[in-house]
Amino acid sequence: MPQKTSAIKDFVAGGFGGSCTVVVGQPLDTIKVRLQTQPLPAPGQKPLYAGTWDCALKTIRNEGFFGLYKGMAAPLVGVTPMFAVCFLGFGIGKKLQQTTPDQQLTAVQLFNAGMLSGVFTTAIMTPGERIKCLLQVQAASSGPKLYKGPIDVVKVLYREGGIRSIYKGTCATLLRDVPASGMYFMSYEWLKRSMAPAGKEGELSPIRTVVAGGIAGMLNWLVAIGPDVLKSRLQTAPEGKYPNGIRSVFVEIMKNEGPQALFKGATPVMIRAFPANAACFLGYEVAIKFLNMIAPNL
Ligand SMILES: CC(=O)O[C@H](CC(=O)[O-])C[N+](C)(C)C
Repeated sequence: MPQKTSAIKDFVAGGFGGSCTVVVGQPLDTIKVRLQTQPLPAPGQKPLYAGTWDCALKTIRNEGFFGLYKGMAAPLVGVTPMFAVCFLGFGIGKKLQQTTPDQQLTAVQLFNAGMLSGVFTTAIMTPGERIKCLLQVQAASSGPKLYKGPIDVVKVLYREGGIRSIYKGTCATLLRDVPASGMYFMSYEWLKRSMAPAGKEGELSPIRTVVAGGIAGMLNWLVAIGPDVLKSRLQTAPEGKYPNGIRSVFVEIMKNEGPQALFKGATPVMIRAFPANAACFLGYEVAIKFLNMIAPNL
């Protein structure tokens, strides 16, 4: 029988799953943002990074292994509550569509619940991504350092453009995360269900969780990668560069680089997606099991 969900448990376990995601996925996230935002080379010049491997090697050579963990404080502080809200939103989305607490939802209903979770997370995701991307890009540039750390980014952005500047990229984040979250939760639940032997759907299986979580993470990014490139460019651009937001970014990319640029960073994204999201769902399921054990009636 499916486990009855509780908003508090979803929130706490989701937060724990989120911190597992950051620890496992941060190095490849740094490489992704650096590849997506590296300056276009002058004619006849080589790009700063030839690809994923080259970017990893150059980062480790110039900044040490922990260069790959640059900007991790912001995601840890931001991603943990973001995933807490994400799993809470998914739980609420499921409850809104259930007529009885243990009713099994269809794939479309799971997709809808996932999309609701994407709307919930945008309030935390947008500033978190803005801070993270600015720090990741600054660490890669040889120019003057504008920000000392995440708090300083918030102070500088607030001084220059108020809350509006901190929330730059909200539409791009919604465009990325609403459909991607639908895909994420629908595929996870569906895969977990279809891999479970009959009658054992509610049992925790680390292998099934890792496989379903990893594949769900990759499917999430298959939907999210294009809007993610637009979002990273917009959030790291100087003020006023894109007067019409993501529409201006899109037009510029099509004109100068072509549609293939919308897949920039896809290799590190996909390499990261499996382990990071396997860790997330495993962390979530273990935490839920633990919470059910210590507080069965919560
Ligand atoms: C963009 C993002 O954070 O995607 C999450 C998966 C990941 O790889 O971090 C999924 N979700 C948007 C549902 C939080």
